[in-house]
Formats: sequence, C-alpha cells, structure tokens
Amino acid sequence: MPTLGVNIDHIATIRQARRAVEPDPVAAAVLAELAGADGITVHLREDRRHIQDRDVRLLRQTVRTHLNLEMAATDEMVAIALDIQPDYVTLVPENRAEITTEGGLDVVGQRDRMTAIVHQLQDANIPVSLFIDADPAQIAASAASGARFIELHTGQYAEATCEADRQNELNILAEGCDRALQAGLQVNAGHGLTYWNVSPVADLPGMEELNIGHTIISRAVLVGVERAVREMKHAIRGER
Ligand SMILES: CC(=O)[C@@H](O)[C@H](O)COP(=O)(O)O
Ligand SMILES: NCC(=O)COP(=O)(O)O
Repeated sequence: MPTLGVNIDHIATIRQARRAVEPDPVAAAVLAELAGADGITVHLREDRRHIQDRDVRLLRQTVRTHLNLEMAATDEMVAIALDIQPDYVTLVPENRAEITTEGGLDVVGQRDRMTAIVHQLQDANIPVSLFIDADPAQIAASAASGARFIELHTGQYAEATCEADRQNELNILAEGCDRALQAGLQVNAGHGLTYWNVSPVADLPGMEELNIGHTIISRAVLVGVERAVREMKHAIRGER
C-alpha cells in the first residue's frame, strides 16, 4: 500500500484569506502526523497565495515524518530548497492565473534545465520528484534527467465525468506507473484524489506515495464544525 503525504496548503489558504495567524499549517502538520500521515506536503507558490516561507522554515524544524516541498523550477525556489533542505522536492509547473495546478511538467521541452536542477538539488542530498502526466515521453525524459521519483498527475482521472473515461484514465496511470518503475523511477501520484476515487490509484502495483490535500482539509472543516460551535458557546459563557 502507498504511504500518505498530507498536503496542508489548503489550511494556509484559509489563513491567507484574512492575512491572519490562524489556522496555522504548522499546527495542522502536527495533527496530521498524530493521525498517521506518513509525510507532509506543501507547495510554496511563487505568488505565495497560501504557504509562506515562514511556514516551510518552521515545518522543517517540526515535521517528524518527511517534508515534501513542491515548487516551481526557478532559481528563487532552488535557492530556498537548498537553504531549507526538505526531505524531497517535487518540481511542479506553475501558472499565475491558474486556480490550481493544471497539468504536468514539460520535462521533454525543458530537458537541459530540468536535468541541471535535478542534479543541483540531488547533489545537495535533496531527492527530486517530477510532477508529470503519465505520458511515455515525459516518463522517459524524467528518468533521463536523473530524478529519483516522479509524481503522476491524477487530475484527469479525478475529473473524469463517466465511468468509461475514468477507467481509461486509470489505465493510462497504470501503464505510466509500470513504465516508470521499469525505468528505475519511484512513483508517487496526486492531485484531485478524494475519499471516493483514491482506492483504484492506491491499488496500482508499485505505487509509493499518494499526496492528498484538498479532500482531506475539506472534510476536516465539515467534521469539525459541531465541535467548534460547541466550544464557542462555552467561550461565550466564559467556560474556557
Ligand atoms: C502540484 C499539486 O498538485 C499541488 O500543489 C496542488 O496543486 C495543491 O496546490 P494548489 O492548490 O496551489 O494548486
Ligand atoms: N501533488 C498533489 C498534492 O499535493 C495534493 O493535491 P490536492 O489533493 O490538494 O488536489
């Protein structure tokens, strides 16, 4: 069974909506680990829309499992990673206008740059994962770059609107997973996975880790509402 990396970006999204101090993703990481998370994932976006530099620095000191830093392949981000030393880095594509990550990296089209960044990070003992679509050419280019891992982008699978499309996307992921393993890569997957669609991806032979965020934080918000309201009633009565 794959391990679970919990993406806590979405906690920071709530905090940044008010530029407030709560909810703190560092506290969320502690709770996620206590509940059995095998790793903590954060995406330090160039526009800092959710996770902040301060979060990554504190998480480096507090995370007891492993810290996966998702980031764009830019000089600024590479310098931050070299300074903070996460347990591994996942290079992801970024587009300022997007609501969330829209596709995988074009490793084929940026072969030299990707290879240089992979070597720079891995020479500093930071293993690199490349977030890509399950495309044979991207998998081959990822293996050639020397990256230790890939993360298969599961967005198209998650967004499939009928069973036939979902099965087709799952087959693509299965073939990609198999091909990557044969090329010597370790295989993670993530994006858009939910409580309802995760199981077939988790069952793919050789899958190492699933990075999941939005559905977990969405559920956490709902299952926590009753308790939070009860606690506020106590607070109003001066009982806490
Ligand atoms: C690369 C990836 O799939 C995650 O980073 C996910 O996109 C969560 O971050 P955003 O919500 O900022 O897209
Ligand atoms: N890399 C995928 C990730 O970290 C979580 O994506 P999501 O579950 O928030 O869509």
